[in-house]
Amino acid sequence: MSGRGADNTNTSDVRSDRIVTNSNGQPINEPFATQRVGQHGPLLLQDFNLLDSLAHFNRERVPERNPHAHGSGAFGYFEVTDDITDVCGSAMFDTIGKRTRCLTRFSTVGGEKGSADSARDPRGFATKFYTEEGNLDWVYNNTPVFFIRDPSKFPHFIHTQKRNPQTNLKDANAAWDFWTTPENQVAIHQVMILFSDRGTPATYRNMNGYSGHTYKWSNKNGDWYYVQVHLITDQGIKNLTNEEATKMGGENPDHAQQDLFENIQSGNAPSWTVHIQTMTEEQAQKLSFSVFDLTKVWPHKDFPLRRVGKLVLNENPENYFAQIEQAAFAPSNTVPYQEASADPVLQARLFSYADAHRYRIGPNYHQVPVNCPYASKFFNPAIRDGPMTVNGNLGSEPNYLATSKPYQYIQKDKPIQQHQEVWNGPAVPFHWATSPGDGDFVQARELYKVLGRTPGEQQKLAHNIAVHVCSATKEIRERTYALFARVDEGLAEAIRSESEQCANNVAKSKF
Ligand code: HEM
Repeated sequence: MSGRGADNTNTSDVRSDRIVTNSNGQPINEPFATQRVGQHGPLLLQDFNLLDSLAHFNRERVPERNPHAHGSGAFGYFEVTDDITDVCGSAMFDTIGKRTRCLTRFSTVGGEKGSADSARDPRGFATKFYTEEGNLDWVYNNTPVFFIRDPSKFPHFIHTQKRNPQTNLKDANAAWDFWTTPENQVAIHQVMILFSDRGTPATYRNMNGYSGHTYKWSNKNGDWYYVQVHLITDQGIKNLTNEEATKMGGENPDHAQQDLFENIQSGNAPSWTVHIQTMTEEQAQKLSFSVFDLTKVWPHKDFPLRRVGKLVLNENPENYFAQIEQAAFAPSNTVPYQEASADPVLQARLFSYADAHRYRIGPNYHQVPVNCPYASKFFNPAIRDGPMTVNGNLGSEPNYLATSKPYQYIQKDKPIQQHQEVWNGPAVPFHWATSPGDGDFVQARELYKVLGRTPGEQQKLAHNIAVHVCSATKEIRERTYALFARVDEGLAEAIRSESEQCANNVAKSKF
């Protein structure tokens, strides 16, 4: 087999006779013999096979992702179960029963590549669809909201989840200093989810995926809708308690990788039922919050879930590095009839990911087989050259578009939507801080009530926060109790009582 295809490999230069060669294709007679002066003398610089092996070893790693460094992935398919062509004209939805090949990578956010699967963290849920209209990436999380709604906060926030620049330790002060700073309290809804047991999912199979952002989808008549996507696990939600997660992190830090791989290997393919919520422009204008506010969910009673299809992961990667580490997901990878909304965090992400890939993998990252749009193919004579060009570089094709050669532009035959959002206003610096009043706490309070429907969940939330914040300073602990008092006084008291006791124990154990 050679070339690129649905198996996401490129094996065109691999020998099938298994004769071992150096990187240059020259057969190696004795791989463990080194050229040296006499049997025990110094090595010779002319020993290319040794240098080849050592030098390549030094270059085996690509930089890990910052963030979402640690992850697991698998291939599968998306199958349409319900007709949504009134909402979205993308080819992947055009026929009931149609299947599109996919790759999903699950991840944690703050930890390094070798960190534990059981960390308290949101989980990434990124899916690449190899569609006939180009590759589409849904780069989602397992939570329906996020910590920020202003993208300029992102590097600051992620730094608080990573290591202290001096101690090189994870830093509860940084995390809670950030979240309790008044203008960052927009994070409260996501912080509540993170510190409930949903912050430690039992496995990747036992959690949902959410677009979080509002997207804009349109049908072939040119009508468009705001859309949120939900991937609901068919395995049921299952979480670990704080203590179970801590124990798992010590005993089997790779438990979620193992669970995913072994279930797929034994034929127990996990699946998710994909739903959408839709909203019209008129409905959005009547919302009590901005439709572009990533810290808010759309109430299901007003915007019910509508089933679309199923995502099934039934095929393990053949090679982790080639197919998962080199996988490059980007919200900017989209297809006709699915576009980004004006959500500023999403807009920033449209830049950020492809830029990260150019750094992490190289400017021709889209030529790496797992990232190739093999189902639609690529043709753009002006996107040429650059490091590691391996796709033939379009041969003698002129490297500009002009009139002497015929080109096809199929997009021009599709109707351009006439009805669009209209934006106008002066170019002004706008800092989208906490809403005046209490708007950012409404959904957090509702979530607290929802937790109350299951015995023990509110207590576990208080406990999970207390054992985390108790290693912060007294001043930051007080700020944290005040933050949660805005959600519920009883919650704040429960956190205070356990956290102060824990802080005393920590202080005593130091002497
Ligand atoms: C301004 C906000 C954000 C910025 C600048 C940002 C940036 C990044 C960057 C640079 C990466 C690493 C990409 C790579 O090296 O391959 C990444 C990974 C990721 N991000 Fe974001 N991110 C933001 C918000 C979000 C949000 C809101 C979500 C979910 C709704 C999200 C989901 C993910 C996922 C799932 C990955 C891992 C993708 C993979 O598996 O390769 N991010 N992000």
